[in-house]
Amino acid sequence: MSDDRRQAALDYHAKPIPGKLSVELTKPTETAKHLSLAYSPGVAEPCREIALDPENAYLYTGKGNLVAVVSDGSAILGLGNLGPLASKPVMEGKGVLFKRFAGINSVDIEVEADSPQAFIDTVASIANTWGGINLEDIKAPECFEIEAALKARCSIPVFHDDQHGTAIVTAAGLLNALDIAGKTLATARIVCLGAGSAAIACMKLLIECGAKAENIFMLDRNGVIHSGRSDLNSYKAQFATETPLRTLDDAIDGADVFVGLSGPNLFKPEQLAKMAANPVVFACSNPDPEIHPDVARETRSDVIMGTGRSDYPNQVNNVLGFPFIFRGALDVRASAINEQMKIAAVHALKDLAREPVTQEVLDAYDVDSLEFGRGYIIPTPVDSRLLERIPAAVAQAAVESGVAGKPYPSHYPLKSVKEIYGR
Ligand SMILES: O=C([O-])CC(=O)C(=O)O
Ligand SMILES: [Mg+2]
Repeated sequence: MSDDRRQAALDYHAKPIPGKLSVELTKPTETAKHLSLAYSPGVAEPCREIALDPENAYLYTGKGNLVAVVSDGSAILGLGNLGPLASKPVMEGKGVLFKRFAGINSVDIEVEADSPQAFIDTVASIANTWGGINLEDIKAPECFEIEAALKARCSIPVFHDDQHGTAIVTAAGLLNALDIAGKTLATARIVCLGAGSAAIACMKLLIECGAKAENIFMLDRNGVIHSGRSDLNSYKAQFATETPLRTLDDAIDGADVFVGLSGPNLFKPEQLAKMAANPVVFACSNPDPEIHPDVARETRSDVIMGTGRSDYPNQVNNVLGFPFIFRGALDVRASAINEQMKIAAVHALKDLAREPVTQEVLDAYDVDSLEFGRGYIIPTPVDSRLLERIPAAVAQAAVESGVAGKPYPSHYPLKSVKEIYGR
């Protein structure tokens, strides 16, 4: 990053108030009467009601619109294990996106835990007072055990964003990109660089959406994950293929798709040059992609390129997922975010990209036109129709799959976050 942009990013976080989030009051507090309602003695009444029936927490507290963003800072973006405190800007950032795009209140919780079990116990012991738990930037393989244990112990949605949010957005973008390339997921040869949480969840979801396991080549630091390796944990072993290919150079030859969920600059122009016609390249490492989009386009004019960043076209980033998915899950009081809900989100996202973009989006990106095609395969985060479509699709799937505690909301589809604040 240039010095100017680095300083601008630091200033943005520091001024005029440190951090990016604040807490707002939703009730009047001007008079003694107000205070006697908000606090003692009035506050005792909702306490008694909740003690009688826990469901009353949804009526008298913010629980139903409140998500905890929880991390141990062990895999912050593509920066690595910088610890809980250094993860706070990202976790506050997720809170900004929850609020801005889906009207959801959130608080970031950074946990110092000596073991996955300590992390699980900490989160499980506070979970019940939240509407949902968004796990963020927790390294693999621990994240899998953590998510599974918390799902089993909690009756609210627990969602590891880096796995499922990223997977949903990648699947939607890839279905569209392959369509534009004149190819299909069922026959595409896919190379996935990275074998962490996002990579494993993405490839699993792609298989659910129609990709063939034998066409997927996943690589970790030691190269292609193949059946002859004895150093694989059980999560990676699911992707071991019977193949003589060993390196990225080998695997990329003739590949249709490159999905990067690894680290900066790990995909070389010479490797891109070896891909099949109309290659799809999602270089999703944040903040620095596996290959810079300018370099990719100089190398191949036929490339269909996405990154995780807001400053290049085709942002394949979980921002398009988690705010809207939680919105739908919270509004039907879902007990979980299941596969049906994830697939419904994939299709809602994919289909929205095929509709004409609105003036609001053109203005936000300062462009005259944006049409479904190589430079626009996935909606932009500022598209207010995301709030209309994704929560509706997710809520419907929750109802149909039996995890909803409430019927499909009568106030849906949502038109703007203002409706949510005012509800
Ligand atoms: O925060 C982002 O931009 C996407 C994300 O979850 C990550 O890279 O870990
Ligand atoms: Mg993340």
